[in-house]
Amino acid sequence: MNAILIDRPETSAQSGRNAFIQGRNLSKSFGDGAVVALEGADFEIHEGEFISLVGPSGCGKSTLLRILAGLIPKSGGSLQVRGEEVVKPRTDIGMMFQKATLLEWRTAVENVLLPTEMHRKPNDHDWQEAMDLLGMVGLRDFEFSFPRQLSGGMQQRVALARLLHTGADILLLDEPFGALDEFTRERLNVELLRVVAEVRKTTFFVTHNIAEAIFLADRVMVMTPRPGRLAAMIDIPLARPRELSLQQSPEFNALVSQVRDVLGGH
Ligand SMILES: Nc1ncnc2c1ncn2[C@@H]1O[C@H](COP(=O)(O)OP(=O)(O)OP(=O)(O)O)[C@@H](O)[C@H]1O
Repeated sequence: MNAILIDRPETSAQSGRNAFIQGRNLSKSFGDGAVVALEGADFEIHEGEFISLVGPSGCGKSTLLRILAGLIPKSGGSLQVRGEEVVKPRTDIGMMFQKATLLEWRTAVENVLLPTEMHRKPNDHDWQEAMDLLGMVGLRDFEFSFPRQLSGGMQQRVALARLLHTGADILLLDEPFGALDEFTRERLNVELLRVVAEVRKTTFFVTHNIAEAIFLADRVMVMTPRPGRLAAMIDIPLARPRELSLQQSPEFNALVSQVRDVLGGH
């Protein structure tokens, strides 16, 4: 097995690339230490990487994302983005959840423009960009539809366009397609690959689905059951662009076994 054990994390010096996001002995507990959600996490993420995060329910995946987003404080260790400790929400980090949380009374494009409107009145350029982003996520001709006129998958596409419109270049996706049926989910994964290749953002993608994790990622971060520790960082050396048929290949199945072995070993 060629998983890199996190006990001996790869360093920037070894990889020859600067760490864009770096966790060192990162931990989080809730309720005065009664629940240890994350323990001793060491990792380095490079700019533009797509990282999938897998692990059993309750192992601390969302907790890690919420610390990274600056939504909750860590309990110990260090977490740096671009060399700065994360202590509050950053404008270069955006998050997307299982529910699209669109405003029902606003059209798709008006929902995409919402983050801009928090700061200022959107101008023609903002409108054009929002329209273009909806086109990019496959919603051309639905720009003026209301959420109730869109399927669950289409609503998540709007949420993705809204996230991209914020200009954040670190995307935290917490099971974004988890509530959708398998067919829609597979299609959206292919679309996500295409969009991410186009916008080249650093992405964290939380999922319970091992095949999905591998299909999308440059590396898969595998977490152990509570208290969540990072068990392995597995390289996914599959060429891009990737098609769904890749999932039938022996090399893909070997990677699935590799992730399963790590998960099963804890
Ligand atoms: N605000 C909180 N207060 C107390 N405990 C919490 C809080 N948030 C999370 N936890 C606990 O921390 C642990 C990790 O939770 P987290 O939501 O990060 O797991 P997860 O891996 O994302 O789970 P799932 O896959 O089910 O979404 C769990 O035991 C959870 O109960």
